[in-house]
Amino acid sequence: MLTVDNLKFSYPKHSADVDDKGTNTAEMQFNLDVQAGEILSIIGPSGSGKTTLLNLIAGFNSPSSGSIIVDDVDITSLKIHQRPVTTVFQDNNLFPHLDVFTNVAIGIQPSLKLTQDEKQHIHHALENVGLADFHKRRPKELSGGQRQRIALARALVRKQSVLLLDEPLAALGPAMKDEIIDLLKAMVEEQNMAALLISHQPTDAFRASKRTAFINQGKIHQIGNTADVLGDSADKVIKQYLGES
Ligand SMILES: Nc1ncnc2c1ncn2[C@@H]1O[C@H](COP(=O)(O)OP(=O)(O)OP(=O)(O)O)[C@@H](O)[C@H]1O
Repeated sequence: MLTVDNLKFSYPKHSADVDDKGTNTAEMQFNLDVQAGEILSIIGPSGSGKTTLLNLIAGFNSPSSGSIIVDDVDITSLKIHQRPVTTVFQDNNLFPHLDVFTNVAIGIQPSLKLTQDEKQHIHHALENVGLADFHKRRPKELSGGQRQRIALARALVRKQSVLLLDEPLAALGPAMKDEIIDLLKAMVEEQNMAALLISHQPTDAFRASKRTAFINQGKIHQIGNTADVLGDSADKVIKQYLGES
């Protein structure tokens, strides 16, 4: 389970946004929790702080105060590589010169000196994402959806408690998206991970998540049942984002 408790992040304002009082820093503040086995969707306008939230959890950004707790352990001051966290990005970050098997292997053993168990584990992960027969291919010989599935396999073998997904669906068509979301849900449940999924499409949140957090201007504007947050009863701010006001 992941708990983000009163996590604050200060950053320099753009010069155009500096107010009359001359305040030149802005602050974000986040509170949320994600259960093991749950995907919490993160939705919100461009620049609202979605990626910053993920960067704070992964350790790419440092908070000014607050804490990040994973499975009862405070990880707030741990280094990036010490955190029980895996991140999957939109552009999947596969190495173009390495085959699929090696791209996944790097997730568990960057030196690539693999034990027999680890090799089996990688084959199992490739089976799980339906790409067992593709292990010798290079990323350029795969479709966008297949590449994204390889990135998920690499995340899967790392067996970390927290999975951060920064718009991994953005480049996929509707059918492929649904397929990847269903795969993600199965993975997250099987491995009991706490996952955060950034998306710009409310339909993705409805398919992926029982709960959704709407972020606005560096704060959690609303968190709750996806249908309550993004459905007919959504408030004015969210409706405006959804283009319905
Ligand atoms: N380290 C930093 N230094 C300065 N400004 C930062 C830093 N990190 C984030 N910001 C600012 O925080 C704001 C939110 O950025 P962020 O990337 O989190 O938005 P987002 O909601 O993910 O947007 P998008 O949907 O466009 O990806 C932006 O104004 C950005 O410039």
